[in-house]
Amino acid sequence: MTEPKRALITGITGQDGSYLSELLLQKGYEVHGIIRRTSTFNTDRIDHIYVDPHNENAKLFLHYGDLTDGTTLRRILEEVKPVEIYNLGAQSHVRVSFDSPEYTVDAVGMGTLRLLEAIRDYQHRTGIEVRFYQAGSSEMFGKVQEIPQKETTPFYPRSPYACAKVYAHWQTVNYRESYGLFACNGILFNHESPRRGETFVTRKITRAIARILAGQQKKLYLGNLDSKRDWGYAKDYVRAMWLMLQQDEPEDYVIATNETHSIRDFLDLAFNYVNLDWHDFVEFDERYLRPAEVDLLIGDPAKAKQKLGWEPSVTFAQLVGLMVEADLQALGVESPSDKPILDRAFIRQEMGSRFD
Ligand SMILES: C[C@H]1O[C@H](OP(=O)(O)OP(=O)(O)OC[C@H]2O[C@@H](n3cnc4c(=O)[nH]c(N)nc43)[C@H](O)[C@@H]2O)[C@@H](O)[C@@H](O)C1=O
Repeated sequence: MTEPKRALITGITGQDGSYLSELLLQKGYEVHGIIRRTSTFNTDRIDHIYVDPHNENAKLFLHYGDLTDGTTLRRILEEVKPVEIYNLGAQSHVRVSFDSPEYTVDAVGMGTLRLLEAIRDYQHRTGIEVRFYQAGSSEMFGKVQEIPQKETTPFYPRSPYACAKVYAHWQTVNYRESYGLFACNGILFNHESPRRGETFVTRKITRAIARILAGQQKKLYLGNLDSKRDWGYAKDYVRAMWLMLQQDEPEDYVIATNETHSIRDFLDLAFNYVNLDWHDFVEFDERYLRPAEVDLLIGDPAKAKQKLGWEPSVTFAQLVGLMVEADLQALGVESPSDKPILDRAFIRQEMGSRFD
């Protein structure tokens, strides 16, 4: 029997890490993830796929480490001997990056460099070819230079997070060009799901709707409602990450839906889905404003479509419906929705995977 391929994921406990782990396990990989030690459990997104490592069927293994700790990264590489590495770990909240810029840049920018350096030495010493995926972000485009944004659009980052992602992007390109590393940058536009962190705007809205209907919340405080984002479904996006590492040549790709919507559009659709009017609940709070905003993001995924055969499978309306339904179900609230616009069969199918 041939050995399974081994993949290593930083950020495995996050939204994307959990979906990517599921995908790789389905494909027969042995999956290793780096987790940070915290005082409370932080593995709820992967608990359903975790099997005790003493069990001979275990295929998912977790290792304590941190992108700010280069020694441990090296040690984990030696131990795991992965052939694919997905760097998804980050302090990924843009607003928070203004409050904690040094930490954000250390984890996102220097963290990527530490990992690349560890890979370079590991590959040189062992002769094992490693394929590296770097989680780039549409935030790197920042202030609008071109619409829609594509691989060749110049970056104009507008936050400490985005500056660090630009640094990590170019380091990844440099390791590809300097050392021949098989390294790809995925420039992913916003991607959401029921597993999205509760403080990102989409999940904040859908969670608030469920709490309002459950009688646990009266108001929803938000910042700028005018910015526009190209929102896709996270499960589609992790498929693109994997595809990038299966190509003959390492390249960079924009992953997006090529549709953009404002926060107001999201509010309209989400509240309307449960027959509520968001104007009755939403209040402004300046604490959610950013010192510099990214006004408009819309990505052109033509290259990914052509070279990877990748396309998004989920519409904006389906995504909103799925997220509202999942939050309602988490609180045990019966869905009041009667909206034919949303594909109920799709929602049922997706909720079965984790939200049964
Ligand atoms: C691709 C990219 O995607 C994400 O970054 P983001 O676009 O900043 O995501 P978000 O959901 O925090 O904000 C979206 C928009 O919504 C506005 N907004 C209004 N009111 C609130 C509010 O109350 N909270 C939040 N969070 N945003 C608000 C906010 O000002 C912004 O214009 C991360 O995954 C990042 O890691 C990443 O790489």
